[in-house]
Amino acid sequence: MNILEVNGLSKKYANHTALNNISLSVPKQCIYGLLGPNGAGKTSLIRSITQIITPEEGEILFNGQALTPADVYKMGYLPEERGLYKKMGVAEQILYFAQLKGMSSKEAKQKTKYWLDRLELKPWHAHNVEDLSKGMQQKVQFISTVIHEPELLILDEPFSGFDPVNAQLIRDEILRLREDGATIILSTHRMESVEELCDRIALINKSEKVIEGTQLEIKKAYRNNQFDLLTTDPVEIVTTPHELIHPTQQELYGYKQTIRLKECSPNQLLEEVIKKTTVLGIQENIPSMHDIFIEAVKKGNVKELVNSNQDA
Ligand SMILES: Nc1ncnc2c1ncn2[C@@H]1O[C@H](COP(=O)(O)OP(=O)(O)OP(=O)(O)O)[C@@H](O)[C@H]1O
Repeated sequence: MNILEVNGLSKKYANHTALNNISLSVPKQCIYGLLGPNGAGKTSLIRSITQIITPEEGEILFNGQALTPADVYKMGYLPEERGLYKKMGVAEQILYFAQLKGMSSKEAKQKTKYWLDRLELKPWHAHNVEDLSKGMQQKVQFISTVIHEPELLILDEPFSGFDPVNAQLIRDEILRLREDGATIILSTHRMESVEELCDRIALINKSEKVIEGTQLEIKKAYRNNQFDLLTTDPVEIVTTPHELIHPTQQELYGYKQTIRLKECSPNQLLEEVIKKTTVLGIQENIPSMHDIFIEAVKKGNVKELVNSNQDA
């Protein structure tokens, strides 16, 4: 079941097309990575989903029904440009946002207490937001986004401003929120977070969706037959058709070279190499999401994905 379906969405600002016929489906309880270079249209898409802007064309379905204003209460949006009232107290501010999202005063107070404790902000509850460090302010904003237990969370660069320890804390909270049933749309330029967290990914480039799939589907499509070969002695590959990507380098335990095999299997490579030396290891170099992003966006190399259910 998809919590969100976007069909043929288009949005223009004056003469600029920010979204061009975008369609995507976000399954319930997944972490869905929304990626794209600056200016690709991600924020415009998020603002359409959260009904801040109205697209000219297309439809958005939430839990299978056309989006209504009331659905905003079931969403939590952490915008990239944070918006806290600096002169307001920490707890007071969280309570305010919670009640704005429809929580009763009693429930909002309980949850505020719970979250302040959970994110180690309890000693700061009576302080004004302006007294807090940037990271602590980010935590307040995060709590304000999740306090009403939204079905759909949209987090734009949720790790920005956090030190590694607090980034880990937020990462764990995101995973826990998914465990508890929430669906998360995560927009970030941090590819390591994408690799670590996202079940599905959509890549938007120049206002269009260019790739959508699971990490496995995307990585399978971008596999390029590259292997690291580790041997006890330097070895020149002669008969196996290949391209040398990184020439032989001495490593701690042997000699490593990176090659791309041309229309042959690693077995063929091994047959040649074991006649010459001892193989210590061979490992496929699966492209990282960072590499795939660069390949698709900079080089325009967009590959057809194969659904992993059909090709396990
Ligand atoms: N209110 C607006 N008026 C005019 N143009 C706009 C407006 N909002 C966005 N745009 C333009 O639409 C395009 C898409 O912008 P958008 O903010 O959706 O991109 P983005 O993918 O979120 O980028 P970033 O990663 O930099 O946040 C950009 O070229 C931007 O300049």
